[in-house]
Amino acid sequence: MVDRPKKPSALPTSAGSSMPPAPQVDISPSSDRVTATLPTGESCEVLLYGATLVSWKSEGGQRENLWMSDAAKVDGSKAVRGGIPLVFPVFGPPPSSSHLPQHGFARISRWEFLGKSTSESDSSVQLDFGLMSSNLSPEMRAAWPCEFGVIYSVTLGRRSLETRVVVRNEGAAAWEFMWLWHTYLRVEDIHQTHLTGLSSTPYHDRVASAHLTSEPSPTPLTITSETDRVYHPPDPQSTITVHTPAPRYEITRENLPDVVVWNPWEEKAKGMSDFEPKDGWENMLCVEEGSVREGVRLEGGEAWEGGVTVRLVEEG
Ligand SMILES: O=P(O)(O)OC[C@H]1O[C@@H](O)[C@H](O)[C@@H](O)[C@@H]1O
Repeated sequence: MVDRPKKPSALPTSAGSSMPPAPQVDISPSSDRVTATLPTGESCEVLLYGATLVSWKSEGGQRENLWMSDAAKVDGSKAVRGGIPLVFPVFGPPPSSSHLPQHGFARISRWEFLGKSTSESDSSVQLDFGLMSSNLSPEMRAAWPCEFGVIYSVTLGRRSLETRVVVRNEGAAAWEFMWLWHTYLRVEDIHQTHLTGLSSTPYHDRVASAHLTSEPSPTPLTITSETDRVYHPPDPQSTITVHTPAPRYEITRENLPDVVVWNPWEEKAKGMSDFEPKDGWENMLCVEEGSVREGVRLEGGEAWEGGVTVRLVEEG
């Protein structure tokens, strides 16, 4: 098993009156999800199925920041349509010789909850999840017979959600993988939403042709039709800002060279059985951070780490 990036510390007790109230972490009675709530009301909820973040609430729990389809399957029968599914070890359709499903198996496998840790300095709470080769179904194991361990950490702050991943090759033979956070952001109105941080960046337009590299987008980038693009910003640390129009999400990346921007628009949403309401495309935008244009190669014993932080900033 891979080492956890941060070991859990004991949660502070409420015995001492000078102690600040501690974040609360609950496992649902059916053990299918973990919920973390800060004393100020902000919360996040992670399904063990896919380690899928299905809710992230800010503003004392008043504002939901992730879009979730009303018809999303959360019982493990299908990848969740909404929230933050995890894409690993392939992005999109796998090579024709492979039996892996679209976007890989991470989002359709049951992960283990490894524990929680808290920070008194900024009253955040971290949840850790793990997926290993031995957790896979026999079909997925046969489709990808590589020895691996993945640790996924979700840290909830007052106005931020930080997610990190460590992928380790636990075997002797080298293999390649892709990774992506398939983040469905909730936006007030797609027609008033724009992005900055991706202009001057050529992209692969997956609607027009998987192989076409288009001209850089104008500034700011608006979404006016079906959009499915893989951007490769020259600065892998650059901040992407999504103006919804209010609030705005500031997205910072670590070690993640690619950004996918996806909105199915009207016609495609109609054709997706798990996409409800049918006009929900007007209230969502997927801004997906990862490493998907080329596989990351890991020799036996090597590890790779990446991270995304989304911060909420009020416009004004
Ligand atoms: O329907 P899925 O498998 O969840 O994929 C949704 C979309 O995911 C995006 O990441 C891809 O770029 C799109 O091509 C794809 O349509």
